[in-house]
Amino acid sequence: MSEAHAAPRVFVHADGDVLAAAAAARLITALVDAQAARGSASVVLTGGRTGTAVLEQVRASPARDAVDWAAVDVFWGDERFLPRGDPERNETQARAALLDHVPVDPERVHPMAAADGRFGADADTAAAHYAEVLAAAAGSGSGAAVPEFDVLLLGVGEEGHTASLFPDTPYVREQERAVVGVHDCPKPPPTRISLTLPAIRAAAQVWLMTTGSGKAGPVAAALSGADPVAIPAAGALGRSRTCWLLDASAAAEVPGRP
Ligand SMILES: O=C(O)[C@H](O)[C@@H](O)[C@H](O)[C@H](O)COP(=O)(O)O
Repeated sequence: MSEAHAAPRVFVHADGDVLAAAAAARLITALVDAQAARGSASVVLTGGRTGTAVLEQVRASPARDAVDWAAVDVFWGDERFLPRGDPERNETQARAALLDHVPVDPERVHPMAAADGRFGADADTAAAHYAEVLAAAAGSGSGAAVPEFDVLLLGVGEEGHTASLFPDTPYVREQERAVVGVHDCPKPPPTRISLTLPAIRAAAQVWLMTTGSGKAGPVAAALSGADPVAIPAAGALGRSRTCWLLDASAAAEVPGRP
C-alpha cells in the first residue's frame, strides 16, 4: 500500500492506568465519530497487557454506550494460535475484558481461527482464510484486500515487535499477503496468525500503545526512523493518524523529550 501515511504523534501519560483510561476514551470517541459519519465503525484489537487494559477501561467507562455496539465490526490484528477458549488467546481476553459485556452483533465479530477449529493445526491455511474474511469485509467492489479499518490497536514488544511481526523475519518483510501464519515466535506461543504491515497500513488510524522502561528502547528507535525489518513497530502507520500512546517510562528515550 503506497498511499501516504500519517507521521507518528506521541502522547505521553503519567502511568499505565492513565494511558489505558485515556486510550479507552479516545477509542470510544473514535467509534462514535465513525458511526456518526457512516453508521458503522470498525476496530482491530490487539493482545497483550496494554491492549487488554484499554478494553477493560472501555467496559468500565460511563461513556461506553455512546457507541452503538451492534454497528461495530471487530477484527484482530493477531492471534495466538491456540485452542478456542484458551485463556491465552487474544480473543478470549478481549471477550472477557469487553466484548462479552456490550451488545456486539456476533456476525460482526471476526476472531482469527483457533488451533482446534476447521483448519486444525494449519496456521497458514487459517491465515489465508482470515485474509478472505478481510477481503469480504472490504467489499467485492472495492478491490481492496482489507477494510479501511477506523482504528487499529497495537502493542509493542521489548525487541520492537508489533502484532505478531517480529524483527528480521519473513513475516515483517511480507508485502503481498494481508495475513500470515507466523511460526517460531520468540514470544510464546510459537505459532500465531498476524496481519502484515501492508494490512496494518490500510487502517485510517493506527495506535501503538505501550508502557514500561523495557519498551523505551524500541519506542525511541521506531520514532527515530528505524527500519521496520529491525523494529516492526516502526512500520505501523495509519493513513490519517499514527498515534503512539505511551506512559512516561516507555517514552523516556523518545527524541526531543525533556
Ligand atoms: O499477542 C500478543 O502478545 C500481542 O499481540 C503482542 O503484539 C503484544 O501486544 C505485545 O507483545 C505487547 O504486549 P504487552 O502489552 O503485554 O507488553
